Amino acid sequence: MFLNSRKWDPRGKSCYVTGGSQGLGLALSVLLAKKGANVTIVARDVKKMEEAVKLLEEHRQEPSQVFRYHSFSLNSADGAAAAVEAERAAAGGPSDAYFLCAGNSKPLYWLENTSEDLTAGMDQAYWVQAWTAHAASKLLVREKRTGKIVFISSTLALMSFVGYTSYSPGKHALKGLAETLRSELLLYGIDIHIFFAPTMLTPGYDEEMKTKPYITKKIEEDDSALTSEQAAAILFKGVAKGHHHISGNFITSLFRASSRGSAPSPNAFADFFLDNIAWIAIPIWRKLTDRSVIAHRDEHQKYLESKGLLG
Ligand SMILES: NC(=O)C1=CN([C@@H]2O[C@H](COP(=O)(O)OP(=O)(O)OC[C@H]3O[C@@H](n4cnc5c(N)ncnc54)[C@H](OP(=O)(O)O)[C@@H]3O)[C@@H](O)[C@H]2O)C=CC1
Ligand SMILES: CCCCCCCCCCCCCCCC(=O)[C@@H](N)CO
Repeated sequence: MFLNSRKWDPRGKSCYVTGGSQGLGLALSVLLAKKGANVTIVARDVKKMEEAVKLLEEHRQEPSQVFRYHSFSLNSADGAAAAVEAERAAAGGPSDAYFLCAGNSKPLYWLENTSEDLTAGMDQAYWVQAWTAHAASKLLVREKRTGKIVFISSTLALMSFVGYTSYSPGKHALKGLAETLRSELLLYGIDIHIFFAPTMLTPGYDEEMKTKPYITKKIEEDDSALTSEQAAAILFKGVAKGHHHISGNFITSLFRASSRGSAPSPNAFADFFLDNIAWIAIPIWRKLTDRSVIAHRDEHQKYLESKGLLG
């Protein structure tokens, strides 16, 4: 609270945005460009990044701003380190802020997941961000620079329900990593933020809807979805204010306020009230949700049969 009394301004700063070619990462890149930052996008598909950089050009504020991209697969230690190094070489030093938006999810029933689905789930929820955080921290410390690392987690790091076995554990793990790093990287003056995103209407969301179990879709109907632009604005505001935990909507704030662990609160007074509301509302929600899951048993049994999962 006292360490961050001044707002962070990205003007003239270098921002590294993983997953910046679409969805939340692209909306955030545009927002940073509009605020006068240099923006580097990192993802795999070059075509999408070329389009993204063209879009950033449309929002250029200063002739000196630099927009570029690097194509790397970030879910391995080597890929993430090579990407951070490619940007260091291009910029002549580390970035000022690393926004880790890359990731996706493939919701399925627990029994439907192959072992590959489950390991890919951890790679695409956790490692795809953790490896960049590791490489970026090492670079910042080596170059004696301070900076920011911003993780993109999910409401599903604070609660979970049927369908998210391959994804929710990795997003929970990011919360643990962020909380540990918030403490440890005080040693180097590196700030850590984590955004708990609610449902966001993005290309990734359209993709996950293809495998999402019916009951999971039903439960999620109560969430208030954000556009990528709305989510990027909320994320940016939280980072600018120096908040460690940033929640995307009211529902997420209820779960955040009631499970904050040793993390600093963005607003301790508001959290007192949110925690009280959560104490009453969450058990009611859970009872109703458990009831719909149980009511879905017969239909689910037929689904398992149709998939040949009953032998
Ligand atoms: N949409 C939602 O409802 C929610 C999303 N989230 C999280 O928010 C973040 C952004 O989500 P969203 O905008 O929907 O995602 P999208 O799927 O729309 O975009 C994902 C971006 O990440 C890149 N990416 C994915 N995997 C890798 C990889 N292994 N290496 C390099 N780049 C990769 C993609 O590009 P390319 O494929 O070309 O590499 C793309 O730029 C994700 O971490 C997601 O888990 C959290 C809560 C809700
Ligand atoms: C009082 C309590 C009321 C609670 C109502 C809860 C309603 C459900 C919340 C669903 C949240 C899921 C958001 C994240 C989705 C996500 O991360 C995926 N789309 C993966 O990309």
